[in-house]
Amino acid sequence: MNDQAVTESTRDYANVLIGLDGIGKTFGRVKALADISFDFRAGECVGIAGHNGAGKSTLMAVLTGVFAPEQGTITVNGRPARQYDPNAAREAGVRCVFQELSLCANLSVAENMAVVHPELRGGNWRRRATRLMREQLDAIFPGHGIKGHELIADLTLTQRQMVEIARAFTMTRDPVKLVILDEPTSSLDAHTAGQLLTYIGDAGQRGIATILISHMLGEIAQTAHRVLVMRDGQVAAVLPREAVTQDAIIRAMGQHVDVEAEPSGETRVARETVQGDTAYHWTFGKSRRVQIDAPRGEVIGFAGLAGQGQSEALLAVYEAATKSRERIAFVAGDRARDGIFPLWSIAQNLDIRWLLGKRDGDGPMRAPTLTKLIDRRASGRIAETWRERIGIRGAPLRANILSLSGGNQQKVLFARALASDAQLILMDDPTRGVDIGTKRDIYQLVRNEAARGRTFIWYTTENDEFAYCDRTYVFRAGGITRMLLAHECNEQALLAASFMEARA
Ligand SMILES: Nc1ncnc2c1ncn2[C@@H]1O[C@H](COP(=O)(O)OP(=O)(O)OP(=O)(O)O)[C@@H](O)[C@H]1O
Repeated sequence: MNDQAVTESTRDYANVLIGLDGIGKTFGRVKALADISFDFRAGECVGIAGHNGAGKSTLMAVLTGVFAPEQGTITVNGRPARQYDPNAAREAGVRCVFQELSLCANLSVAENMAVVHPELRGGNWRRRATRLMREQLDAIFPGHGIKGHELIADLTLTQRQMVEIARAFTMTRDPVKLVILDEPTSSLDAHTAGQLLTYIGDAGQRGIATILISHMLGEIAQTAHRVLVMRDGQVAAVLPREAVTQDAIIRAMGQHVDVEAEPSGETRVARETVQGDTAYHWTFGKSRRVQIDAPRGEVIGFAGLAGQGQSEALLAVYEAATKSRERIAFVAGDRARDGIFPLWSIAQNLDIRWLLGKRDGDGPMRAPTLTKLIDRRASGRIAETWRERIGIRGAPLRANILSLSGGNQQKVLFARALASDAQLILMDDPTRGVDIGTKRDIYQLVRNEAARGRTFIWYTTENDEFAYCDRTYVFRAGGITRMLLAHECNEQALLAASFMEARA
């Protein structure tokens, strides 16, 4: 299909809330956006897809008035905006759920509501804020389990994502006309993500437009009325509803991914029993309910609905393995809080493990000395090798880590673990925000490294990823309901085990 023809045929100026015409934005020498024209219409869900660094978040920062574009015009309800800043965006009814969540960790859920909704002042504001938040959470995520007085810092990443989404949709005196959702399901399990997608449809019926940015292309194909595909800061295609398939999106993104190329568990030899000295065994939790066997050289999945004890189990494995002096690396799930060093460069973020000193073969860790704290040349070589290998793009290695797009930051964390000498690698949703092409490369890397004897423990909220695991433990309420071997691990079995009672 001719992409340009698709773009023209779908141009319709009725009900246009926000119009973009020829928008351009640069960061130094990086052209983040070039000549972007697009109309966002009332009640419509627009999916936005594109490789990591394609310019999606930058475009959203323009729509929310955070970045002023250097070229182009923005129209609101058909009229060119003279000064389109965050206030103008708020008055136009634009709300945003950011990829790096924007909640204040040291405030409660209700207090975070009051921060963005100025009318929540005066007597009883706390009670009103709590009520509004709970009503909105009930509407989007029935059974969410959030009370409203909790500190954000005490919530799981999934719960924080739910609060941020509910806050953006909450009706106050400020209008809600266009809600931008930047990777809103990256920490939600399939069940909770489904609740959100249903709600997006309902909101559309009430005239609320949404923008769904996601690397989970199935979600976009299922939900969006039109899909804007971006490539290198430009519009690569605008696909109307009838042309939206995962394949069409991937083709427009310019990525070469065989969507059917998922491995079949049946091709791997399933090992029912685990041999003593070749395996890790861990037992922990209340009444020692969590028992995990991880043969060396295997990829072990942690599955189940989000927040059922998987992250806690990863931490317990980390503690146990550290005590027994295993060489271990951890890819943190909450990138902004636990993963990156925001004041450091990309290279420093990647080679931080060198600060811990190096091992001689299997011997003890050599303590770093003041004079030889870091072997700069060697660490530079490693950073360069991994930048190439995993495709970290967008800025030179010496640039600050925050100048990378979210997905590229995630690749740095992954490279940090793989570049280390760790034999046991724990991963808390490591492909959050990573584009589909890079994901496939990462899956291949994990399988290759496992074949070389490394063991991976992999918690993910994406059920597709268990196809790459040798055995998968399904969690429910802090315990394990089932262990599925590769050939038994399919969507149906995962779903059934996710809702089973955990073994006492
Ligand atoms: N604050 C910044 N300083 C310098 N460069 C930046 C900054 N923010 C973004 N960029 C660059 O602009 C380009 C577009 O980044 P953007 O975050 O918009 O991509 P994205 O499509 O949202 O990617 P992802 O899918 O990884 O989130 C990238 O090359 C990125 O490195």
